[in-house]
Amino acid sequence: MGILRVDELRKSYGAVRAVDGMSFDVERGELFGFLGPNGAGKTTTIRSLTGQIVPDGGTISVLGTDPTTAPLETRRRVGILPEQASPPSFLTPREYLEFVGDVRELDEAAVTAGIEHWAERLGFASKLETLHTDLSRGQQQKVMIAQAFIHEPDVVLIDEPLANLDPLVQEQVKQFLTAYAADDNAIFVSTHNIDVAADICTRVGIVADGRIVTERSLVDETGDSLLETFLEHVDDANARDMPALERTEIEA
Ligand SMILES: Nc1ncnc2c1ncn2[C@@H]1O[C@H](COP(=O)(O)OP(=O)(O)OP(=O)(O)O)[C@@H](O)[C@H]1O
Repeated sequence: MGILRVDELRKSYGAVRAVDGMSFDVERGELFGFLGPNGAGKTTTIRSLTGQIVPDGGTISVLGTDPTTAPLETRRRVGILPEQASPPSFLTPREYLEFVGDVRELDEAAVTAGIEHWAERLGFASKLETLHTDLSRGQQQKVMIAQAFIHEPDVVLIDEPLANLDPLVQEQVKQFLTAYAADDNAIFVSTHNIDVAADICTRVGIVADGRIVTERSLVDETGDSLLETFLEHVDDANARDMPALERTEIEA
């Protein structure tokens, strides 16, 4: 059984059916790509998974918790990296990550060790005492990645993981996400960029009109890439005008 399970999820805003019969499962070890064009219902689904909005129908299970009825329990268990989120401008990375540790009720010594570990691993150790307002957008994004992982969650939900990162850092983050998922965890990545999904995901679900219209594994049983087959499938879907997915590399 999946550690992330969504069944027949529905959510409307007035007459707009943002999510309309969304169903999928994610297992341990998977880096699942939630791939779809603007307005397909990705953010609404992530917000439902994290208990930020209450769906109109369907069921969700995140590590056995129900974010609809017990959102605090779900948020305690998962890591969340929202799109376009920035750390507070008036704090340093160390102060902010200590604050996150407090909110998550982590052991103080573990937080101190965790800050050093993640800053080293993501390459912002020399900036730990610098106010966020004086960090580049990419450096701030690394701090946001660290806050999502600092409690070593079994599941991490990420909206557009590589936005604002330069190509070198994108490469480091891709390798890090791949290794983290492979270590018996699961990562759920929402993106509208095929190249990002194709690069890092083990499986993708293509979202259109509020539901998954097709699902593809990107590696076969022997671990070999099925990327070419997938891209042919996407080109074919685009040719049939569903759904229009972006094929450009995102800007550094
Ligand atoms: N708070 C809201 N009020 C009204 N309509 C909304 C609201 N949030 C989303 N919608 C609508 O619901 C649909 C799905 O939006 P959603 O943000 O979930 O899509 P998305 O796949 O995340 O898009 P993007 O890639 O652009 O972020 C869209 O038509 C959007 O306009």
